[in-house]
Amino acid sequence: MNVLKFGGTSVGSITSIGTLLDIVGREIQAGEAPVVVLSAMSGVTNLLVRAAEEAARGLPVAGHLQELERRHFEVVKALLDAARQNPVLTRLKLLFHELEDLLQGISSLRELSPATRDRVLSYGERCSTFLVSALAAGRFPAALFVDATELIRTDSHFGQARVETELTEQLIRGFVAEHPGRLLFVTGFIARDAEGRLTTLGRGGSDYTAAIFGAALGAREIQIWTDVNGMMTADPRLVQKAFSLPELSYTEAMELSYFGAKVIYPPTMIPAFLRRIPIVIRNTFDLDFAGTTIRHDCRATALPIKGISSIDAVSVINVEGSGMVGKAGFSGRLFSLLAREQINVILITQASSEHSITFAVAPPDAVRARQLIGQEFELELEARKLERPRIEDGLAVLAIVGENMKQTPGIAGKLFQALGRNGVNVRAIAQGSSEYNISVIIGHDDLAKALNAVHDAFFVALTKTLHVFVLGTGSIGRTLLGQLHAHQDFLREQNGVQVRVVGLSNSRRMLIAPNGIALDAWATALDNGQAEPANLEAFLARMKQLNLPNCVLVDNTAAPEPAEHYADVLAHSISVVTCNKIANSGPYARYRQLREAARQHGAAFYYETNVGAGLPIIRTLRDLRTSGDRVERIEAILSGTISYIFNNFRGEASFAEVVRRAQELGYTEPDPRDDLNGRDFMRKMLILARDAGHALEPEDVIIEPMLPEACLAAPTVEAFYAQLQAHAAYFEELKTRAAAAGQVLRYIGQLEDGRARISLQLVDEQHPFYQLSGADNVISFTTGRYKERPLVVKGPGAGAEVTAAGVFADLVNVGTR
Ligand SMILES: NC(=O)C1=CN([C@@H]2O[C@H](COP(=O)(O)OP(=O)(O)OC[C@H]3O[C@@H](n4cnc5c(N)ncnc54)[C@H](O)[C@@H]3O)[C@@H](O)[C@H]2O)C=CC1
Ligand SMILES: N[C@@H](CC=O)C(=O)O
Ligand code: NA
Repeated sequence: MNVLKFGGTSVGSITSIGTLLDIVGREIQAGEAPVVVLSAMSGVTNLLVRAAEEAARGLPVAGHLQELERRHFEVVKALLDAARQNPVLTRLKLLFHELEDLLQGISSLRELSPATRDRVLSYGERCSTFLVSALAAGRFPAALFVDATELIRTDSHFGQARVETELTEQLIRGFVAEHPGRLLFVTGFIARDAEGRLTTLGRGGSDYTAAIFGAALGAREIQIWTDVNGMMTADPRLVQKAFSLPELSYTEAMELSYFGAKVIYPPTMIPAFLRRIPIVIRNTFDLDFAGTTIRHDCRATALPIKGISSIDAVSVINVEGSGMVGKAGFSGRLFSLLAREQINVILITQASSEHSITFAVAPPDAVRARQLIGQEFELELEARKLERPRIEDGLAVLAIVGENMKQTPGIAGKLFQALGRNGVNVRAIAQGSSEYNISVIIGHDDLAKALNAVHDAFFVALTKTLHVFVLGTGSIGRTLLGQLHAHQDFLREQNGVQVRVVGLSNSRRMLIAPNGIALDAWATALDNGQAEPANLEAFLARMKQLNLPNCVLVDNTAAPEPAEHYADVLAHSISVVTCNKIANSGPYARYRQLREAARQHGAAFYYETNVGAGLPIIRTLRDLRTSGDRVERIEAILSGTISYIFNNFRGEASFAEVVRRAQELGYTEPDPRDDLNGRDFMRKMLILARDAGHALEPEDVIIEPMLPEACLAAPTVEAFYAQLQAHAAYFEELKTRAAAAGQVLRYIGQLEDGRARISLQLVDEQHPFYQLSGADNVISFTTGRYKERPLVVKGPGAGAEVTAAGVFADLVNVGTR
C-alpha cells in the first residue's frame, strides 16, 4: 500500500483535481487502494491566516469567506453532476458557517490565541479533503472522508504540535482495520491534543501527516505530489542550470530542505527514516518526471555533493569578549536562552580562540535576540567581559550538502575557490562534524552569483557559463564574435564552456542583455531599440552591478579609456582578456597594479595577443620563467605590418602602396602610423621586457626610427600616406642597397641586460630572421636552458583571424582554469 499526499496546487484547480483522481485511479488499478492525504487548496491557508488576523483587529472578513466559498463551489459545480451537488454544497456551507462563527468570536474578543488560530486554519484541509472525497466517490465507491483529528494525537504545542507516535499509530491501525477495503481521504496538517483541542503540525505539515500514516501502516512508499520536479541541485529560480535529483538519503533531503528547498517538510523524514520507507516526490503537472526518491540505500554516485541550498535573508549576531574564553557553559547559557525564547538559530560558528561566537538567525529575530543577550549577560557586559553584541544584516546562507563529502578531500577547497574567484566574501563558515553540510554566510547581494558559481564548480558534467562583456566590434571584435558563434557547440561539448555574451559596446552603441546576445544577430541588436548610445562608465557600472558569476571583460579596442578601468574591474573579481596593449605598456606602476589586483581578487588577466597576435609568446615566456629558466636575451621581429612591408616591397609597388595593402589586410593598428613609427613594436618589447622581469618604463625602450622625419611628423593618416609617397625615392634607395648586398631589411627588437632597443637592420641569408613571409613574427629566446640554440617561435603575427583566435583561446582559458 502507498500513501499519496497531494499539496495545495494539486487540489487547487478543476484540472489538477482531475489529474489527482486519475493518479489515484492508477494506483487502485495497480493493486491496492492507497491512503490519500490532502492539503488545503492552494492559497487557502494564507487566506485563513489573513481572515483570522483581520478578525482579531475587528476588520470585516466577509470578503474572505466569500472567496473561500467561491473557490470550493466552483470545483463542485464543474466536476459533479447537478443531481449530486446539493449534499456536498450543503456540507461545505455548514463548514463555512462554523468558520464564520469562529471568526465572529475572534472579532468580538479581539484576540487570536494560537489554539484558535489552529482551529481557523483547520478549515482549509477539512474543506478540501471533504470536497475531493465527495468528488472521488462518484468514481471510487470505496472513498471515505477521514478527519485526521480523530486519529493523530499530539501535545498542546499549538502551531507546531508534537505527535504522540505510539497512540497515533494504534488509532490509525485500528481505524484502518475497522474500514477494510476503503479508500481513505485524510485531512493533512491537523490533529488533536489529549483534551480534544485541535492542533496543527506546522506549516507544510500535510507531508508529515502522510509520513505518520505511512509509518503506522508500513506503506511501501510515501508519495509527495507537488508542483515541481522533485528536489533539485539548487533553487531553480536562482540557478538556471539546476536539475532534479533522482535519489537522496534522508539526511541529505533533510539538510537540503532545512535550507530553502521547500519541497518537503523536514519532520516528514523522521517517521519514514525510522521505518525505512522511501519517500518519492512527484509532480502532478509533469507525470513524465520519474520523481526524486529519498531512501536509505541510495545508489552510489560520483558527485561529491548532492545540492546547494540557501537561505536568502539572515542576520548574524556576533558575541565576543574575554569573558567567554575557557568558560564552560557560556554557549550553553546563550543558546538555551535563545531556545527558550523560541529563536531559531540557523548556524553557529566559534573561533577556536573561544573569543567570539557568531550565529545566524532570521532577520525578524535579530533585535530581540540582542536584547535577550543584553539582559541575560548584563553583569558580563557591565564588567566589560563581553562586548555589546553586534548585528549584521543583509546576509544570506549558502550550503553545499551531500553524504559523499565525507570521503572526498578538497570539497571545501573547491567551494572557497569558486567563491573567491567570483569575489564573494565569506563572513562565517560552519561545517557540521557529520560532514554532510558546509555552510557559508555571504552578502545577500552575492547569493545568486555565488550559487551559480558553486553550481558550475561542482556539477562539472554540465557546462560552465562565462558571462562576457565585449568592448570593440571592429576588425578583431567582429571576427571574435564570428568565431565564438561558429564554435559555440564545439566549445560546449568539448570544453564544457558556454560563452554567453551579455554586454557589447563599440564607440557608438552599447547593449546589455543578461540572458545573452544572439551571436549571429549582434550587429542588428546593437542598432535596435534595446541598445543605447555608448557610455563606457555606464557599461562597466552595469557589468559590476549585475554581479554575474564567471564574468569576463574582453577589450578589443585600441582605446586608452578601457585600460583605465581594468584594475577596478579585476578588483570586482571580473577577469580581463585583452588584445589592447595600452594597459600593459603604460606606466610600470599600472602594469604591477593589474597583476596585484588579479591575484588578490582571484580574477584572470590574459593578454596573449598583446605580442605576436595568436602566437604563443606570452605563454611561452611565462612557462620559461615559472619553470625556473632565466631569459638572457630576446631578439624578435614583432611588427606584423613592417614584416609584411619588407616581405612585399618588391617589383613595381611603391612603399606607400605596400603600407596601404597591409592596412587593408588588417595587419596594421587602426592608425597605421602606430606601426611605422615603431610605437606598436615598442609596446610589445616593453611588455616582453616586463614579463621577463625588468621594470622598464616606455621611454626606456630605444626606438631607431625607420622613417624620415617628415613621415613621422604627419598630422593625419592621409598626410602620412602622402609623405610616404613623397619619400618614395628614399625607400627605393633602401631597397636597392639591400638587394645589392644580397640582404633584406628587418626591423628588429632586442632585449639584453634589461635594455631594450628596436632598430632597422640589414640581414643576410645566414641570419635566422632572413627567411620570413607575409606578416610573420619571429622571436628567439636565449635562456639559461636554451643557450646554444635559442627557443624560437615563428609565424603570422598579425591579422584579424589569428588575433581573434588568440583572444578566443584566452577566454576559454579563463573558463577552464
Ligand atoms: N590587427 C591585428 O593583427 C592585431 C590587433 N591587436 C589589437 O586589437 C585591437 C583592436 O584592433 P582593431 O579591431 O583592428 O581595431 P578597430 O579600429 O577595427 O576596432 C576598434 C573597436 O573599438 C571600438 N571602440 C573604440 N573606443 C571604444 C570605447 N571607448 N568603448 C567601446 N568601444 C570602443 C570601436 O568602435 C571599434 O569597434 C587593438 O588594440 C590592436 O592593437 C592586437 C593584436 C593583433
Ligand atoms: N599592428 C600590429 C598587429 C599586432 O599586434 C602588427 O602589425 O604587428
Ligand atoms: Na601572442
